[in-house]
This record gives sequence, structure tokens and C-alpha cells, in this order.
Amino acid sequence: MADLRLRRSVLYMPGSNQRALDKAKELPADCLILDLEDAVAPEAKDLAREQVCAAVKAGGYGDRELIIRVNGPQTPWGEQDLKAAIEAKPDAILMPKVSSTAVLEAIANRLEALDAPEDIDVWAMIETPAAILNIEKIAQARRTVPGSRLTCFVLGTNDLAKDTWAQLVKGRAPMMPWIMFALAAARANGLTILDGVFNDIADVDGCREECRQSRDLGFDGKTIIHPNQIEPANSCFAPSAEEVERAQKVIDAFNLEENARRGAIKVDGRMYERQHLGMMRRAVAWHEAILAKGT
Ligand SMILES: CC(C)(COP(=O)(O)OP(=O)(O)OC[C@H]1O[C@@H](n2cnc3c(N)ncnc32)[C@H](O)[C@@H]1OP(=O)(O)O)[C@@H](O)C(=O)NCCC(=O)NCCSC(=O)C[C@H](O)C(=O)O
Ligand SMILES: [Mg+2]
Repeated sequence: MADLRLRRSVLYMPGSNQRALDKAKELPADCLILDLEDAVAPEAKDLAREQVCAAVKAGGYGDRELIIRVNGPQTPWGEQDLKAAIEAKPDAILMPKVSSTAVLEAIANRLEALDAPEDIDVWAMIETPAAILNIEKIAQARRTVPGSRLTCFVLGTNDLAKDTWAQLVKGRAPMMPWIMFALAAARANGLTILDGVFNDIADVDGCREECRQSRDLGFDGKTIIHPNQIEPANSCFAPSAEEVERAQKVIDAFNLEENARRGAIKVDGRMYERQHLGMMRRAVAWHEAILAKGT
């Protein structure tokens, strides 16, 4: 069974905003990204690093994954961010603007040199045209780059729009080829993949629609920017009661003695092959994980 950690709603917050860092403790987002990069103004970078690392060290966020997004290695803050993040021991460090495997090689070397604990993963923002062109190689880094620790792609659709001039329109047609390439590369290499953000905080229905699309496309979850986007993401990425019931029926049917040697069966008028069992088991397992979490 694939990784079953819940990542339906992954909330960004600016590291310079102490109120948001505190508020997140009581919000039901599945994971939290404490940002040192684009949500933080240059003059607030030092304060943000201090606050974020203190928050991760102090905890109080339950058993949710905490991810620190650092500034890139080519910026004036990158090296200090990386050192401080390693010391704070988040679940993962999110690298912005990963455009090639060279960035992951450089990070792998720095993590080794800084003696980073082995259980800190690396997540990569996919948000440049070059990243899309190099997506297969980047996704293979877990195997091809020693010590890369890569486990997750996060789409950065704002930066992609900026660099390509593609418009962020309803339905996201201009971005669909890039989105689908990133998804295929992630799945082919066993990575988690999270969708980009929906900027119109006031439009909760629009957010819900995009979360639904995101789940249909095959993402593990959606990155979000405001508390009012948590419920749409959590509910759209949860299997519905009907899906769970159908999944359990198919699992039970394949378990029947009479179906033991059959590759394909009919349940409620629909054909299911043994290959569908993986999806069905995942739906039931996700449902159980959500029940256990309680939101
Ligand atoms: C956009 C915001 C600045 C709006 O904040 P605010 O004006 O405070 O909104 P509200 O008054 O509606 O907030 C209501 C309460 O919720 C708290 N809040 C708001 N946002 C967050 C949050 N992200 N995390 C935790 N808590 C939050 C407020 O403090 C209010 O609480 P209370 O005091 O009790 O009333 C703000 O939402 C914000 O900063 N959002 C995150 C922006 C961000 O992180 N952006 C970077 C990532 S997006 C990106 O660029 C991805 C990628 O790189 C790409 O290229 O696409
Ligand atoms: Mg970005």
C-alpha cells in the first residue's frame, strides 16, 4: 500500500506572521508549510527564520507533518535557512524553484555536510518552465541522486504563471499539460504530489471546484493559503460514503471463494478487475485514516 499519510490540505503561512503560526495549532489542515520564502519580505527574513524554527522546536501542532520552506541556495538567506531548519528538525524541507537535479545534488551535499537527521525529507517546488522540461529527471532523483531524500513535489502555479505568462484561469486549461506531466513523473517514481494554491481567498466555492478537479486529476492534496480553504480541500480529497461502500463491496466480492480464480468480476452492474483492488483498498484505508483523525 502507498504512503497513507493524510495530505489533503497543506496550509502555507508566512514565517513572519506569528499570529498565523499560533493560529495554525488549532486549524484542521493535514500538514503545515512554514514559509521563509516568497510570503516573507526581504527585511523580515531573519525574524521569520527565528519564529519558524522556534515554532517547530516548541511543537504543539499534534502529529501533523511540519514542513519548512527555505529560500533557495542562490539567495542571501538560503544557507542560513537550511542550517536553522535542520536544527529545528521539521518533517521535511521544501526547496523552492527546483529546476534541475543539480539543485537536489547541491542540497544533498549540504544535508550530508551539516549532518542532517536522516528522517528529514526533501520536498521540491515544481514552479519553473525549466522544471517542467526536466521533470522526469527531477522525479528520478530519489534513485539517481545519492542522499537526495526527495519524497514530494509541490506545484507552484503562481511562479509558473509568472514565468510562462500563462493565465490562471478557471479550469486551468493553459497549465494542464504541465500539471499532467508533473503528475505522471511523480507517480512513475513513487512521489507524493500536491497541487498549487487557489489565490481567490474570498471565493470558497471556486476553491472547492478546483479542489475537486485536483482530486480528479490524481493529486494527493492541495496546498492552500487561508483557513477557509481547509474544509473544501479536506472534503474534496476524502472518498465519499458511496465510494467507500463500493470499494468495500468490491474487496469483499474478490474475497469470495467463487471469485478466487477470476481476474474480472461484476459488482452492481460494473466490471472490476483485480488491478482495481489497489484503488479500492486505498479508498478504504484513506477513509479509516480520516475517521481516526476526526476531521
Ligand atoms: C492572504 C493573507 C495575508 C490574508 O490574511 P488575513 O488578512 O489575516 O486574513 P483573514 O483576516 O481573513 O484571516 C482570518 C484568520 O485566519 C488567520 N489566517 C489567515 N491566513 C492564515 C494562514 N495562512 N495560516 C494560519 N492562519 C491564517 C488570520 O490570522 C486570522 O486569524 P485571527 O487573528 O484569529 O482572526 C493570509 O491568509 C496569508 O498570509 N496566507 C498565506 C500566504 C502565503 O503563505 N503565501 C505563500 C505561498 S503561496 C505560493 O506562492 C505557492 C508557490 O510558491 C507558487 O509559486 O504558486
Ligand atoms: Mg513560488
